[in-house]
Amino acid sequence: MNVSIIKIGGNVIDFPEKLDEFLELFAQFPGKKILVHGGGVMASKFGESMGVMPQMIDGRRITDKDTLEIVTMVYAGLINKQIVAKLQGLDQNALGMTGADANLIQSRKRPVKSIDYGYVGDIENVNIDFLQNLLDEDIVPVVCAITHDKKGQLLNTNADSIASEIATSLSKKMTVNLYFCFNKAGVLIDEKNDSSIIPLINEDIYAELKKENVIHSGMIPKLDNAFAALNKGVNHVWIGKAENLLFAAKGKVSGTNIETHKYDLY
Ligand SMILES: Nc1ncnc2c1ncn2[C@@H]1O[C@H](COP(=O)(O)OP(=O)(O)O)[C@@H](O)[C@H]1O
Ligand SMILES: CC(=O)N[C@@H](CCC(=O)OP(=O)(O)O)C(=O)O
Repeated sequence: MNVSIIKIGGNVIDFPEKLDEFLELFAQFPGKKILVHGGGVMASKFGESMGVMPQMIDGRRITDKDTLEIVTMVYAGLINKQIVAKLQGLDQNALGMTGADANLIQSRKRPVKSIDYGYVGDIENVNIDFLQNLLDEDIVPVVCAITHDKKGQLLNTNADSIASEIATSLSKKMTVNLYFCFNKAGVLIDEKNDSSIIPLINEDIYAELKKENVIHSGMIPKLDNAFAALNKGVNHVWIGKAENLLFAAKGKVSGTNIETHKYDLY
């Protein structure tokens, strides 16, 4: 079996027209598929409106008790259910879930080292049998960025990590392609210039560009997760603009392809 894991980020979700356009492309995407969504932008806005200021370190949110309540309401509630309803409107039999539902994603509260991330979960297990059953039934799983520790505690987990761990876990049983869709054309040399795409990136180039601060903030978890997935058996990983998703599916040049072998950038 082949399956595509498609992740959509908060900068697209936050614009209703862009989200609708993306969901139409997602609906046309061929084959078995799973949608993983973030929603960080909306969570930050909701938090701010309630006097809870967002705090991010390297693209990951410090999650205190109040923040956990906000992200749960925003990711598992509003965004997840809106996406499911829209997909149902596009004849996709979508089923929205957190990691707690059907014990889909079990995680462990991140241990405190130099930084205390609070209620942030690092993924320990994905219920791939359940996902496979859903895929067999032609259901389209829609997974948000909330996981649980199987002791009654919800945890906030970066959506890029969720997509990568689902992809990695399923790759033990099937061929998996992973697509990170966001609001820019790919990994860029100049973040403000969509035509400065790096078409191929490996870990050496990533390390160099991170050191030079060309790659920073939310692109760090995306690339960490992209390399982790490839190194653990995922067939192909792509990062690019949401509107280019179908080009990527057809193998046409667009966005950034992730690879593990070495080559020179210059
Ligand atoms: N080299 C880079 N190329 C593209 N984006 C970058 C780069 N370095 C940092 N970024 C930032 O990373 C962001 C993507 O991360 P994030 O906001 O977490 O994505 P998502 O929309 O998927 O949630 C971009 O919007 C951009 O601001
Ligand atoms: C721990 C952590 O950072 N969780 C993320 C989960 C949402 C997310 O990843 O959203 P985007 O894909 O829109 O960035 C957060 O709360 O921002």
